[in-house]
Amino acid sequence: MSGFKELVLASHNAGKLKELQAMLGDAVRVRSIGEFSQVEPEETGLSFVENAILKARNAARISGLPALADDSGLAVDFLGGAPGIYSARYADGQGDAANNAKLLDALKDVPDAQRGAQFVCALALVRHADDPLPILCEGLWHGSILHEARGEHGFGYDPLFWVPDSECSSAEMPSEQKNRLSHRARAMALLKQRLGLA
Ligand SMILES: O=P(O)(O)OP(=O)(O)OP(=O)(O)OC[C@H]1O[C@@H](n2cnc3c(O)ncnc32)[C@H](O)[C@@H]1O
Ligand SMILES: [Mg+2]
Repeated sequence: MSGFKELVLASHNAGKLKELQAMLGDAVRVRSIGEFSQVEPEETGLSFVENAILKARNAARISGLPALADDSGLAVDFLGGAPGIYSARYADGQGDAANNAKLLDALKDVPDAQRGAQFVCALALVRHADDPLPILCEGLWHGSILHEARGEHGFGYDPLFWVPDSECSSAEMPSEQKNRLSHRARAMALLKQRLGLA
């Protein structure tokens, strides 16, 4: 990426890492935060952007490299935007399957017209741990929540996320398609533009 020979990706989520790496391509040599630490920082922010900055600073501090972090989640209209920034912790840290089961239960009797939702992604890039001007880009992906899981690709809430334009769930898409359309893809496209790579 322009000006960066090497970059650390500040995520401990294997699904995210795979997508971010595919989107970055050969633009920059990418290292994973797992090479430096297994300890995940506490996500104390009240917004996606705050948490992305916090994770990027932490990774830059630990690695001594420029760092790119992704804070993302699912905002469900009927639930007033929940689970939102708490998406990973929705079922108290019991993982993706428990998160999905809890979401289906919360929307049990909710009709299709009220099942709108969006995936949200905030990317933060810091040049060093104390960077006073992080580069921030966001992306949204609109869809709705299915009544049962569909598809095996992706991760997290993908099996429950219906993409109307594609007429399939985001877990039914091949990764190349998700990586063109998703909230993360949109945020990454903005980041590349911002860095003069698009
Ligand atoms: O913080 P890091 O280490 O990056 O990993 P994480 O999994 O904890 O990531 P977040 O804190 O940003 O929480 C994101 C949550 O939203 C879900 N999520 C985000 N993007 C998604 C996507 O593209 N498909 C499905 N679920 C997604 C994901 O499964 C998590 O539960
Ligand atoms: Mg997290």
